[in-house]
Amino acid sequence: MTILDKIIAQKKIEVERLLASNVIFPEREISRPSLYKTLRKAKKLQVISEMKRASPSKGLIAEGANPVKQAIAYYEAGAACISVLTDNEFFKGSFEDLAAVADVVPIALLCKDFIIHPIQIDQAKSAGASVILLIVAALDDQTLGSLYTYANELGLDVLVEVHSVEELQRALAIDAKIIGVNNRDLRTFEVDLAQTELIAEQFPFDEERVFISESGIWNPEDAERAAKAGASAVLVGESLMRSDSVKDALRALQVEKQGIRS
Ligand SMILES: O=C(O)c1ccccc1NCC(=O)[C@H](O)[C@H](O)COP(=O)(O)O
Repeated sequence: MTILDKIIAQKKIEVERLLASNVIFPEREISRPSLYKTLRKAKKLQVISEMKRASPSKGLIAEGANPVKQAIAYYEAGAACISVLTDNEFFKGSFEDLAAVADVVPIALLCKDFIIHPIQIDQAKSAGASVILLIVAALDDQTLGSLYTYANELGLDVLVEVHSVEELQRALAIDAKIIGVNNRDLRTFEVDLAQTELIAEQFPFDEERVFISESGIWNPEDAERAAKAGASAVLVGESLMRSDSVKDALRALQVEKQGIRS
């Protein structure tokens, strides 16, 4: 059983609990800039910065991190979006973290979780997210399509995550507008920025779609590499969580977009 299988098994239990609790998530008015529009119009590579206490591949990263302080530091440094890991079992995050961040920053806010059921989308929206993540590797085509449609109907942006060309084709089949390549193989934990370059070769850079590179971004050279491949943004967790100066580290990643793909 891979770690992704284990996480999905845990999510099924959480979904059952949520459904059984008959909870009705309160409506929360979202007035945040659209991540999609922000990325389309940006002249420089944008940073989606992540609140990440721990991970299956690295264990503890920043156990005592305060999500509010971290989010304010990201916002003040010019992040385009803040990603909050809400999974508790494997990442030591929570929906309380997401709601706390929602209360203090006005930019796009990504609920970073392993979504397999619409009730998790309701929960994400209720906690203040304006963007949700759908991981192609974790979903069959029908569920992927219906969750994507449901999130759009609620007015949420959707980051559709792929790790292979085959998964890219599945993301394009649902007409996903924001597609992220995770440089980390969620089954083996291997991280390789070449994955972004490989998938960029097959990516339809057009007026409609934005391309994001996720994971394993540590320095401006990595950011340059993502930008050269055509990325509009990088999603960065561990390196920013470990940084002594979030401001300097984040700003150094905001390199010029490059080439005909930008
Ligand atoms: O980070 C992990 O170990 C991990 C393991 C299994 C599933 C997902 C995992 N991470 C989620 C992410 O995609 C990253 O948190 C995100 O892209 C930031 O990555 P990084 O900058 O390398 O911390």
